[in-house]
Amino acid sequence: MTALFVESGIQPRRLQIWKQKFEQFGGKLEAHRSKHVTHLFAANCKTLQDRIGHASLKKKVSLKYEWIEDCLKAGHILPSEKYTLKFPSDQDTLALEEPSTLALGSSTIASGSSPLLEDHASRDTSQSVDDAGGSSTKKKKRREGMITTESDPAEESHWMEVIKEGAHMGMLTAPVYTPPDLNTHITGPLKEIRDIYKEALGDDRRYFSYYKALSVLEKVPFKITSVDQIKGLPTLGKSLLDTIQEILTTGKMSKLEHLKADKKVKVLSLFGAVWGIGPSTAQKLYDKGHRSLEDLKTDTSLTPAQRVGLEFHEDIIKRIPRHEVKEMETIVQKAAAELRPNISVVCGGSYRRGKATVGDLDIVITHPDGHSHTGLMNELLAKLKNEGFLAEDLMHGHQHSTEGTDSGVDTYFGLCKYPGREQRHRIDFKIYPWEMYPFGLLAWTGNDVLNRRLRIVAEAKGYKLDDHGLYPVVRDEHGNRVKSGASMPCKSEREIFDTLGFPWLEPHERNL
Ligand SMILES: Nc1ccn([C@H]2C[C@H](O)[C@@H](COP(=O)(O)OP(=O)(O)OP(=O)(O)O)O2)c(=O)n1
Ligand SMILES: [Mn+2]
Repeated sequence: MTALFVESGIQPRRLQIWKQKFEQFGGKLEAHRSKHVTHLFAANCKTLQDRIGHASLKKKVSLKYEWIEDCLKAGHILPSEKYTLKFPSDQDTLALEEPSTLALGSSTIASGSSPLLEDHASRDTSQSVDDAGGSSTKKKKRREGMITTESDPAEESHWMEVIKEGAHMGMLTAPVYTPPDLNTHITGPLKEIRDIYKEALGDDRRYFSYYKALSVLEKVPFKITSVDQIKGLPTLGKSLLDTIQEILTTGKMSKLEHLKADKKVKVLSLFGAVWGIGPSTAQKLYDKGHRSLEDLKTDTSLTPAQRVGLEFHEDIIKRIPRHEVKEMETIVQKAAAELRPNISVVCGGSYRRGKATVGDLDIVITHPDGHSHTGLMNELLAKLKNEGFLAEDLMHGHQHSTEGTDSGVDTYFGLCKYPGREQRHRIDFKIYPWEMYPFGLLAWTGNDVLNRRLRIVAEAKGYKLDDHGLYPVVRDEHGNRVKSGASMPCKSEREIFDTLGFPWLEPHERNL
């Protein structure tokens, strides 16, 4: 997107922020009208028309600044139709007078335009201020009712280019375009089949091809009604386009229907959903003749953790309301603080991202003094078991010790109980040394899509990112990328984003 910002009627400081964010997000700014400019931003129709002239507006997309503001709030790029500035020739004259709600009072505007773009003298400042004063909700309502949300072919092809580019660049222009999924009629069945290949059948090749196709399809910003609209997009091969054609014409996906009707697939999906049972174990159990979860309970080959996963399967697949998670976080915080004053205990995962219900508790722990975290795990587990909060163990170990040495990160997976209830919930503890903590917190807050995107960005910049750190990478004698030396020192999540040159996202903006 190459944009020209019409500055009249906008507070300079605000404008400065939008400009900065716009460029950070991969947009280009032009100071003057030119053929490169694809988008115009303005407070309202009047300021836009005064600055640009009606004739030059034709081929450009004209948007209200609110679009930028709302994108920043949402944490990703939103469809822009709702923010289009329309002119009397496009619709009735009523809308012309409607000012942007972002236009500000006269005192702030008097300070003039940005020093960076001196050409943009605000000669119509007073006019737009008057407009702002006359804002009317009624008008706004009527206006919104008139805006068409139908997709326009030019807009479609524009976004095709954007999506192609994003895929081509390994999505470096993050955050990429992620509008609400308008194509659930297509992505729904594709997700189902993707999950069957992953969890039940363990077919990584097929899983991955659906996974990649979905990441593209979810970004298509218009409702797909014909495969012609999406031909040529990356990762969509012939057979996938045929499948989409079938969904569009019949409303069904026969391949999925067959898989779902297949008794064996049903059983494998059922087994694969149990904690600790992956596709290969599911297959083994099936081959032994097991067909139900009841059957599995009699099997002596299950590990103790799988047995626990099975016993409490119904409990742990239930989602947990946010307020209960908060209370349970407090229980852990109190226990940990009694063992180590000043300890930091944070519930990460979907809870930290602000979700109303969460699948499990992902507790991330550290101590700011740099050493008091050591030896804490066993003491904390004992205390919480004693209090009746922790119930069963699933796994305890130094899971992330990749170099064969003790990395200093201690991990525990288990089940816990909300006070006064027998129902079990999944809980994880990860205790990090202070210097690794920002990386651990970032990784366990997620979501997984963001983690993947950050890793891709890190890779492109010659690093390897994981929950331990951000490591410079070199090639070994076989040409493999290996970590070299110490992690880049980052004292906060924000410093990690900065080091990667990735626009900062608050936790609630990380639901990508
Ligand atoms: N394959 C995975 C699994 C997890 N994670 C990271 C991102 C997740 O957000 C975080 C926690 O994992 P969860 O499976 O607990 O996922 P969420 O907490 O996001 O969701 P839920 O509400 O289902 O627990 O760990 C990841 O990057 N890749
Ligand atoms: Mn979680």
